[in-house]
Amino acid sequence: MSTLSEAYRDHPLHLHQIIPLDFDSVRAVPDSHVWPESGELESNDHHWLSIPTIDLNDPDRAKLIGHACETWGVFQLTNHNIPLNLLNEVEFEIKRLFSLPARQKLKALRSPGGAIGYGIARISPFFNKYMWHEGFTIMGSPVDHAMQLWPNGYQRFCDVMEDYQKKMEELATTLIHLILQNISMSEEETKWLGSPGGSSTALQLNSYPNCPDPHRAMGLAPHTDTSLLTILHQSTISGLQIFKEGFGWVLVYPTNGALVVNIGDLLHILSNGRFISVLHRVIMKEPKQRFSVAFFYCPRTDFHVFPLGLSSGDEDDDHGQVPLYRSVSVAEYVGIKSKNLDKALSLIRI
Ligand SMILES: O=C(O)CCC(=O)C(=O)O
Ligand SMILES: [Fe+2]
Repeated sequence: MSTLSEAYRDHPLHLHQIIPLDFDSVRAVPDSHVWPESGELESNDHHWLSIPTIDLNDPDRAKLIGHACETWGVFQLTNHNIPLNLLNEVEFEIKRLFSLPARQKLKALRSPGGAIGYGIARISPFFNKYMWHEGFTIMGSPVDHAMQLWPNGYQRFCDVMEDYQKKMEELATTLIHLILQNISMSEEETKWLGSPGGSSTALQLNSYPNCPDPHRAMGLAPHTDTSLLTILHQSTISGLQIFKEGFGWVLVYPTNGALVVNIGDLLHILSNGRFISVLHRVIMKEPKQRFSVAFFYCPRTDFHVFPLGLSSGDEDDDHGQVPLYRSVSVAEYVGIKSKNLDKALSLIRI
């Protein structure tokens, strides 16, 4: 079976598309990182709107989640059973990683054809300005890179990240089952779910360093995630915004202990466009370093994604009876997205 890592290998980058700025050494935002339109970033923020919050213990959770996926493409999740001390440990390890000196972090630099390790956001080549961001991508055990970073102190980092990925995968499987209850499907169509080796996942650690001029910088440019769904833990510093059709950018307020769940392109395809693959970005809102950790959950890379639960009959409910997207393997879609970013969905539209 090919892996997500291999799916990225066909799209090598140049070093200037991988090495982040040494943020500690700059006193002003360099021209390469000034976003012309970012003066307006704050003003179109709808403070009175907020995304739904769903309690995983709510007896109506499947319906509530389905509705949130249809109307927002994102929600905050409480009572998710991820221990608070694990979230705190993850945050501690992220801080330990990103506070290393720049030359040390470069020892874990992502390779030009690789997917894992330290570097700038993968979406960077699509924008003519750089982002105020550095990231570290993990798929499975991060031990090889962690040994480069801390020759004598890598074990704790590895244990915490592996434990977190395991718990995230369980939670993601639970959520997908609940979400798919909203689409009528045959057993055959869902049997891949939760089966051993049935998924490919990645953990993305994000750091948005303290910025000398936050209003002129962009944390992470607007994008949708490729995943089926993404589970995000954000620190107490705000900055994440989602785009709500008809309103504009809406801030996702950090809520203590809650996780942010957002739909990605693959679930948008599976649901025949019913669930929103939500456009989101990170702005530099507070004069403090912000951290987040995103867990991306996808089916295995040779799995073919196509609209599910379409009935061939002539029922009254005509929602999505006609497939809007062609079948595409996860590996192929990762490739299309790597080359086309926001045009990727339209390229597989029938
Ligand atoms: O930092 C955040 O809040 C969002 C991160 C994100 O969108 C991503 O890693 O894809
Ligand atoms: Fe994202």
